[in-house]
Amino acid sequence: MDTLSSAQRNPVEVPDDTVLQVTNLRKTYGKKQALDNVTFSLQAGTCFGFLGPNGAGKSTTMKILTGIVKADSGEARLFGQDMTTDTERIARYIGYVPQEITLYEKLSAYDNLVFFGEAYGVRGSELKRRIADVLDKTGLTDRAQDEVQTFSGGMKRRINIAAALLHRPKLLILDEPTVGIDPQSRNHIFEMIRELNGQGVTIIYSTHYMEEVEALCDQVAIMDQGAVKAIGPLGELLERYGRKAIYIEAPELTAAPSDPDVSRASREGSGWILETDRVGEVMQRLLAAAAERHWDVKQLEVVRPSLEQVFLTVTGTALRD
Ligand SMILES: Nc1ncnc2c1ncn2[C@@H]1O[C@H](COP(=O)(O)OP(=O)(O)OP(=O)(O)O)[C@@H](O)[C@H]1O
Repeated sequence: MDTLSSAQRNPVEVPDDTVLQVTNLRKTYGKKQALDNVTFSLQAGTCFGFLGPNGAGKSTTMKILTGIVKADSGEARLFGQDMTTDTERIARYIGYVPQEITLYEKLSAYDNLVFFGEAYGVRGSELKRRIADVLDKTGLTDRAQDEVQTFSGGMKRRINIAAALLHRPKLLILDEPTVGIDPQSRNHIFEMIRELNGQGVTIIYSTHYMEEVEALCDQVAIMDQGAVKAIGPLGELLERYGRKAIYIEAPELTAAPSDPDVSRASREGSGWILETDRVGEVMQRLLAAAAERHWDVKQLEVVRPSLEQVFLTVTGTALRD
């Protein structure tokens, strides 16, 4: 008779490739509504950018997902399991990197990793192998025996991320991991995230830096005042909410060139931004006009939609630090 392996006897229940389903999460602190019906779902292997200004509700959402904060109502399911009641069972699938550094300053980086690894039940030679692996990923192997209190903020952050990886989570949640760190650490963190995501780890990456979302994420949620204002693949959001426009600069253009398909013209630098849904046609007419009227065109280009404009469109305000 065939014997069943442990994995066959205790399969992880994965209904489809939905890793996380969050439905109608609400949370108030006193009179402050921190979350108002937050709903989203994540497919396996997504790198999900959680974008919003300070106070938008990103940390509260993440803390609910990790069981640190309890929602007033709503539901979160990881691999189909209720995250609010099965907290301990769920914990082994999640790696959480909070905004605050949670390391022992007087212990070495290595001993910190031993502590966190053992807390997740990893031990012995397996733990040693995994520590060597995460140290290599963070680029801090040669500092392993140094006390954490001698590290820069960026190095501490990298060790903090390493600590969240020792139990090999399937979902990694990072809460603003690059705030106030040096560019070298930021690059290391980006490389780590890309590598983990490439290995199939689903990532939730919270930030208020648009360019980080553009560089790392394939899915984006824009959060403001406790609500998800827009959500979807990055390209789709840019297409749907981003401004389509042409920039033209020529000394002869003291006023914006008129065109029936330009919905709005505005001065930018020494040129003009012409907003239009018909970029191709307007561009052709501008080229023809420039040739006919002998404009000395310094610059003529299509303006790429940016996440900044998407944010402005969906929230009505610019995203500031
Ligand atoms: N423990 C708490 N007690 C009272 N109010 C809180 C608490 N935690 C968060 N809030 C409030 O809830 C709202 C959402 O905060 P949250 O920290 O989730 O936002 P965030 O998007 O993560 O912002 P940040 O980038 O500053 O971390 C804010 O108005 C915040 O002041």
